[in-house]
Amino acid sequence: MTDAPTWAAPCADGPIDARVRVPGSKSLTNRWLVLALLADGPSTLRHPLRSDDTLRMVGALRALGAEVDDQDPQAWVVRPPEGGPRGGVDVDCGQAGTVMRFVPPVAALADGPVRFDGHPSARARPVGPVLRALADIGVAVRETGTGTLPFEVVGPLRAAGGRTPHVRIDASASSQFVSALLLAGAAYPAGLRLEHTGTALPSLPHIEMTLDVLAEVGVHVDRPDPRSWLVPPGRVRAFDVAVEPDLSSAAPFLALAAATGGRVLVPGWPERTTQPGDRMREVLASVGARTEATPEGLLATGAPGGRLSGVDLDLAEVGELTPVVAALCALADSPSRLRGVAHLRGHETDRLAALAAELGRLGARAQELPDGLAIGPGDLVGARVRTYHDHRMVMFGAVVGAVVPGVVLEDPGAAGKTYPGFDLAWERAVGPAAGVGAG
Ligand SMILES: O=C(O)C1=C[C@@H](OP(=O)(O)O)[C@@H](O)[C@H](O)C1
Ligand SMILES: C=C(OP(=O)(O)O)C(=O)O
Repeated sequence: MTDAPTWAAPCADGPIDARVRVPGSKSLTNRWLVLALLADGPSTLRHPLRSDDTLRMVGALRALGAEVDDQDPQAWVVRPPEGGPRGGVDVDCGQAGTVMRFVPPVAALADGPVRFDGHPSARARPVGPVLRALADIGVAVRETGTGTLPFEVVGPLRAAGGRTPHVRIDASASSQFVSALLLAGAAYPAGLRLEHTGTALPSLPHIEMTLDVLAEVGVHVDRPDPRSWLVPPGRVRAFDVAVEPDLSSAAPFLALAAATGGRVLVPGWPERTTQPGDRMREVLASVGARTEATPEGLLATGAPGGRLSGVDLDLAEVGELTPVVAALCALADSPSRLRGVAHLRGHETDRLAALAAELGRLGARAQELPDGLAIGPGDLVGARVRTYHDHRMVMFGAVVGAVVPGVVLEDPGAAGKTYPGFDLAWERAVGPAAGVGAG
């Protein structure tokens, strides 16, 4: 138990009928910010996400010498540093995987050392393959831990006789290792060839997202073979883009429709997207709910009475949806198995252990598997749920609490990593809670 504030998650007294506009995508906002730092002129991000993760990225850009004007919440303007990124600075990654992985390859271009650290929980998250890749191309890396924060990247990277460096990494622990090196590759003197040598590569849509945003700024990545990417050296074009809503932040609201047999409309759902949250449409179909793309947005409709069936799903491509999907599994009337997500042990917390523990506390039958979770129906009871400083554990607890009376979440503010004010948005959708209190 902690003495952090708690939140009594509101319980729905019938089918929900809500319209919920969610904030911008974390993954897109932070990719665009990195590219804005490397771009050949000022860039504009419209409807960016303002959250802990994106403000950490803004902090990193400023430390490296960029000007970021974030006064207008609808349009941030980034002016890249003249003469390239600046060294001799510190970057606080907070808990953001995208900052601790995406910024070091950019820091390799700085004219001096860049020191990285972050939230104590972030010190357990793997970054080693990115650091070793930088070392392989001649950038000095000073590590205190073993492939984890804190560490120091000492640029600048020098051209190695015009040859394109070929780096081999095992990205089975995080797709972000690949995205990180691809995002910076075009700014390297001879580009970069990257090869994934490990077994499974998780979160493939997030790598597609990286290739997509790179193409939009004029960087076209080749695929010499299915395990490799070749980034040609070249300029990163300045841009003016609109950031899509965060579909993984929409996931708990869609789940709310399914769990209460109600309807939730999420406006602004993109027609085409690389965000893994779009796969919630398939997840909802598999538990017995429906979604429909309407001119106004995506409409999710639950089965009568909020009836949910158990599922057997491989979530390797959409790992960040696991906590919300696990909540639906706990509410289902038959057993479920979630597979392909061993790498969640290196997320904001060990999410498999956290979910198994909290599902158990709520009365579900939950068992941690080597690569996922087995979740069986149980007599669910209200309980005080720990959230482990993990935004998606708050979303998990909120979904269960919408159906099971008496769920109280520790530290609802943890949602601010990607969704500041999540608890208030949830209360508006579900109904008033008993309030946020202490203890
Ligand atoms: O590139 C990105 O923006 C992300 C990639 C994924 O990371 P992993 O591949 O480490 O799961 C995802 O889970 C994370 O929330 C965001
Ligand atoms: C794993 C996540 O975040 P990060 O970008 O910090 O890896 C997540 O948002 O679920």
